[in-house]
Amino acid sequence: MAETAFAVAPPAAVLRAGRALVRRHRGRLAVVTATFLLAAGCGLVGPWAVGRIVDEVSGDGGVDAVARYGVVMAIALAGQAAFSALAGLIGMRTGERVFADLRESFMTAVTRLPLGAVERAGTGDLVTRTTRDVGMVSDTVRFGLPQLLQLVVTVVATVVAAVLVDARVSLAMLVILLVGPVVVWYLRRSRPVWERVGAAFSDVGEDVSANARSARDIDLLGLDGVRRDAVDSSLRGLYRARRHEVFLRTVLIPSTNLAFSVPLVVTLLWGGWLAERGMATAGAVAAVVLYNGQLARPVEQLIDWVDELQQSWVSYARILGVESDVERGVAASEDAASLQGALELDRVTFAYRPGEDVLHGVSLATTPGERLAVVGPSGSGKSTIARLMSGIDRPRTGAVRIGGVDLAGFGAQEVRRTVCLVTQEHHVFVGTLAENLRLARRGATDGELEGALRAVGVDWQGELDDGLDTSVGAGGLALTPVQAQQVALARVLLLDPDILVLDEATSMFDATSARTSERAVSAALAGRTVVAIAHRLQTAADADRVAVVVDGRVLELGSHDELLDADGEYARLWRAWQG
Ligand SMILES: Nc1ncnc2c1ncn2[C@@H]1O[C@H](COP(=O)(O)OP(=O)(O)OP(=O)(O)O)[C@@H](O)[C@H]1O
Repeated sequence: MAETAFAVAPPAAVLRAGRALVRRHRGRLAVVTATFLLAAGCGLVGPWAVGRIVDEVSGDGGVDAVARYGVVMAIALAGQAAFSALAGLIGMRTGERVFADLRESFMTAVTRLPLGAVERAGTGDLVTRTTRDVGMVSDTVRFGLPQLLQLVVTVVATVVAAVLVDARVSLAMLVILLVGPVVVWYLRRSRPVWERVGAAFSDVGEDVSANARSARDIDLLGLDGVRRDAVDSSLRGLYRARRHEVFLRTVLIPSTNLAFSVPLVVTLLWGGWLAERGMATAGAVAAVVLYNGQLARPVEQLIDWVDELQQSWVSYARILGVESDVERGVAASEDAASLQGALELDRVTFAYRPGEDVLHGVSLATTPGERLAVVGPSGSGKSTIARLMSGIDRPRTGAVRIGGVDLAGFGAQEVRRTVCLVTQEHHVFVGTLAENLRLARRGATDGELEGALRAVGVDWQGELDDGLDTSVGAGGLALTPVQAQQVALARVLLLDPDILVLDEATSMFDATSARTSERAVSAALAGRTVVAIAHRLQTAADADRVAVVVDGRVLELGSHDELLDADGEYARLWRAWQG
């Protein structure tokens, strides 16, 4: 499993979350349990009545006892059917509610995940957790929870009924406990195996999604063999984990099967021995034997569900692990409203890999409303600075502040309300052009949408058949990369953030339209701070100040003219650019 995969919550955290979930729904769970109890109670009348019939018939009771107890049994059976159906219904509804609660908090967490964490863990891991793990927990909560309640209630009530009929005969039922060590043996070993299975599924998911993402490169570079080997290798990992799982089950299943037939035989022998010595009636033995028979199916199902619970436990731990990544990102969230003012990097260091700093004590402060350009050679750390400024990554040491407040105390969501990062990667969502734009401002009028498009230089909108209502994205009109970048920029104008960080946001534009668009965006965001990672030095010339970054350090800082006068790195870059 990748070192950077999402966390898996420790057992104590899973227990805590599970207990909180049960506490939140305790009222409903109590009603379900009570209804199952009534159903189980009705189900216990049958063996008791058979026992009574045996005793009455073998004693001096008449045959009319059969009819009397027959009626009692019929009423009890009808009661059992009615209560079971009712309990099943309430149980399913409760399961759905518990699952909805769980899914909601998970989906909230997923949308709040720090982007850096998603990038490091890979989308495959996240997709596996969102689909397979959520599905696993869903089945357990929706179907397993009501059934588990029913089974536990049935088993307990059956044992109690048998003991009430004849405690001595019921002693033979203790033989079923022989299955205990096998179940404990299984449970001890199966959780790590389920964890391995979950991680192996994530690895397969990651490899498959990487192949889908990079299909073009794989094809162009003829890497299909290498990538197939990678998928084969992760599938082999999954196969090994599942083989281990199958081995554990081959021990558990025959042992549990044996454990159900043995107590039945032992009860018969033990009960017969007691009856022969007048220490139990034949009716009591018959009732306890029948209770024993009734116990086999629920106990078997219970063991099945315990196994399922084990798998769900692991899946739940993986789901909670994603939530803990969000909590780690958010730390102690402060009031986001206080995020206003100058953006400042203070002696910031950052490493993508431990021990390999790519920023070495960068200090850089903007003033509100300033346009700051960051220039430098490829790989010098400009994009990394943009990611730190927008709170995607956190500095290793040093601080990123807005208006003097450290961003470390805020989640990505809060930071996003103040700082917006636009890169060269844009996504066009399936929907209309208007819907794509309204993602940024829900209530924007058509006039505002058109204004934003005009400001970023869109002149193609009039050619669309349905104007703003034209369907774009997969299955609709395919926007060119330039058009997609323009839509992304228009979205930013509608978002109207206090601080805008542009990292190659106009990389697809030609030099003239890039300059026009950047100026239009700056004009539209007058009074806002704009930090532009500039690959075209023309952008730098238009900025209020320019920071020159080389090898992860700010080498020069000043206005375009000042830096040209200083005749340093910037002047050299500028001359090269002009040339
Ligand atoms: N995800 C990553 N994992 C590991 N190293 C990275 C990652 N992203 C960037 N780096 C490294 O960090 C250093 C700074 O990269 P960065 O992308 O910030 O530079 P840049 O100045 O924006 O480059 P460019 O102009 O080519 O976009 C480079 O050495 C790069 O190889």
